[in-house]
Amino acid sequence: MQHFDLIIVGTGSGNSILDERFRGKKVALIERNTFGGTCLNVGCIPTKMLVYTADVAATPGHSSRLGVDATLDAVRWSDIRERIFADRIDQIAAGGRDYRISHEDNANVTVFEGDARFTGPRQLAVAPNDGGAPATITADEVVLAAGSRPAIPDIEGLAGVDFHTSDTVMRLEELPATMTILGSGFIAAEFAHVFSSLGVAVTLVARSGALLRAQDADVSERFTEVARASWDVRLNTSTRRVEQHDDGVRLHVEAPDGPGVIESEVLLVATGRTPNTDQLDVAAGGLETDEAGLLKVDEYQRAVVGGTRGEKGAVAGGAVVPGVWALGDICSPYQLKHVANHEQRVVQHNLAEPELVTADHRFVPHAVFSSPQVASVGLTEVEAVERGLDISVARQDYGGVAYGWAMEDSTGFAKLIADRNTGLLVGAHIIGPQASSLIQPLIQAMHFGQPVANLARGQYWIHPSLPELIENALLQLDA
Ligand SMILES: Cc1cc2nc3c(=O)[nH]c(=O)nc-3n(C[C@H](O)[C@H](O)[C@H](O)COP(=O)(O)OP(=O)(O)OC[C@H]3O[C@@H](n4cnc5c(N)ncnc54)[C@H](O)[C@@H]3O)c2cc1C
Ligand SMILES: NC(=O)c1ccc[n+]([C@@H]2O[C@H](COP(=O)([O-])OP(=O)(O)OC[C@H]3O[C@@H](n4cnc5c(N)ncnc54)[C@H](O)[C@@H]3O)[C@@H](O)[C@H]2O)c1
Repeated sequence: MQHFDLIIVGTGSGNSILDERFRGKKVALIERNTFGGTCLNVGCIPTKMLVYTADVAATPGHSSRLGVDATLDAVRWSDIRERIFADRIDQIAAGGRDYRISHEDNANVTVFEGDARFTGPRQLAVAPNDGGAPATITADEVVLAAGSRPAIPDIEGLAGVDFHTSDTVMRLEELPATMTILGSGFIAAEFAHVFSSLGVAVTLVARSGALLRAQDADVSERFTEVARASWDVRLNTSTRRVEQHDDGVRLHVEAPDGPGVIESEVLLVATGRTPNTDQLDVAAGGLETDEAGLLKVDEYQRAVVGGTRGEKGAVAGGAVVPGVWALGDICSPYQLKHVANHEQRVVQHNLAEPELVTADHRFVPHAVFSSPQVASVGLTEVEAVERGLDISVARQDYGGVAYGWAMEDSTGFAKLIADRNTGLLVGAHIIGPQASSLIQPLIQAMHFGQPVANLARGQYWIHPSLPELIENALLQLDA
C-alpha cells in the first residue's frame, strides 16, 4: 500500500491546488475521466464558445428591426465542433495531463488514471482505467474535488433510449433537425439558445409553469415570455414514458390540455446534477453527506460529520474529520465554477499555510448565457420580503436608456433591491444583452459594502453606454 502526503481526487478545480508550495510533498492525483474536469471539457468553456457562436448566428434574425436585412447562409457544425474541441479544448486537456505526468515540476506527483473509492479513513482504492489491478493508497491529507454528474430522472423507458446529456450533446456528429430538451434550468436555457440559433427546431419540456424558476420571479416570467416566442415551450408538462422510434425519441407527456406525444431526433436531458459522493462511497471514509448528497464541509472547507448547513453556506456545528477537505460541486450547493475556484484557493491556502482562512459565500453571483442573458446576485424580491427587510425596489428597462434605444431592445431590464435601513443593495437581477458583464459593479458594491447613494453618484458613468442602465436603476432606489 503506497502512502502519500496528499491525495487529490479530481483534476477540475482540484488540479489547480498544486503550486510550488507543494513541490516538497508526495502527491497522488486521481482522475477517472478527461483531465481538466467539467468546466474545461464539458461545461462552462465549450458551452460559452457555442453560445458566442449562436449569438453570431442569431444576429441576422434580429437585425431587420434596425433596418438591416440580413440572412444566415449556413452553419458548418463540424467546423464549429472541431474549432472548439479538436483545436482548443482537447489540446488544453492533453497539455494539462502531460504536464502533470511528464514535466519535471511534477516529479513529486503520481497521476492515477482510474476510478477512486474509499475503503477506509483517508484510504482509497483506485481501479485503473486500463483494467489493471486496483491500487490501494493512503495519505495524511485527502482533498475531494470530484465534482458532480448529470442527474438522470427516473422516467419509464428513458434508460433504454439513446439520449444525450451536456456531457455528450456538444459533440454530436451532425446537427439534428429537431431536439427535445427535458428541464428548464441553466443547461436547458443555454442549449435551447445554442441549438435553435444554429437551426435546430427546439422543444423545451418544463414540469413547472415557468423557465429558470430559481431566478427572481419577474426575471423568470420575462425569460419565459421571450423563450416562448423563440422555442416550442411546453410548460406544466410531465414526461410519463420515453421510447425509441426509427427517427429518434418519442416522449409521452401529460400536459395541461391532456396527454400528448413529442417526437424529435435528439433528446437532451438537463434535469440537474448529482454530487459524486455516492460513487466515492464517502461513508466508508468516515464522511457524511447532506440530503442532497453534498459532502458536509465547514467554513474552512474541512469535512465534518453532524452539524447543519446554513442557508446555502457551510455546515455549522459539525465535528471535523481530520485531514479531509473538499471543494466545488461535490460539496457546494452552488455548482458554479467561480465558487469551485474560490473554494480551491481556500483549501490550497489551508493546506499550505499555518493560519486557516474561511470561504466567502455571502454574495455569489451567477449568469445564464441564453438569449436573453440573465445575471443575478443576492436576494430575490420574495426572499428579501420573507426576511422581513424594509426594501426599496427599482426596475429600469434597457429601452429607457440611450444604448438600449440603439439596440431597439424591448424586453430587457435591471431590477435592484436595496435595504432602506442600511442603504445597501441586497439583490440585483438583470435580463438582457450583456447582463453577465453589467452586473459586476453591483457584485463589487455588495461585496465591499458600498452604499447605493455613493455607487450611483460617487463616480462617472460613461454616456451613452449600457451601464447607464445600472446608473438609472440605482437613482430610482429610495435607500
Ligand atoms: C454544461 C455546463 C455548463 C456550465 N457552465 C457554467 C458557467 O458558465 N459558469 C459557471 O460558473 N459554471 C458552469 N458550470 C458548472 C461548472 O462546470 C462546475 O461548477 C465546475 O466545473 C465544478 O468544478 P469541480 O472542480 O467541483 O468538479 P469537476 O470539474 O467536475 O471535476 C471533478 C473531476 O473529478 C473526477 N472524478 C469524479 N469522481 C471520481 C472518482 N471516483 N475517481 C476519480 N476521479 C473522479 C471527474 O472525472 C472530474 O474530472 C457548467 C456546468 C455544465 C455541466
Ligand atoms: N451559466 C452557468 O453558470 C451554468 C450553466 C450550466 C450549468 N450550470 C450549473 O450546472 C447545474 C446543473 O444545470 P441544470 O440546468 O441541469 O440544473 P438546474 O438545477 O438549473 O435545472 C434543473 C431543471 O430540471 C428540472 N427537473 C428536475 N427533475 C426533473 C424531472 N424529473 N423531469 C423534468 N424536469 C426536471 C427542474 O425543474 C429544473 O428546471 C446548474 O444548477 C448550475 O449550477 C451553470
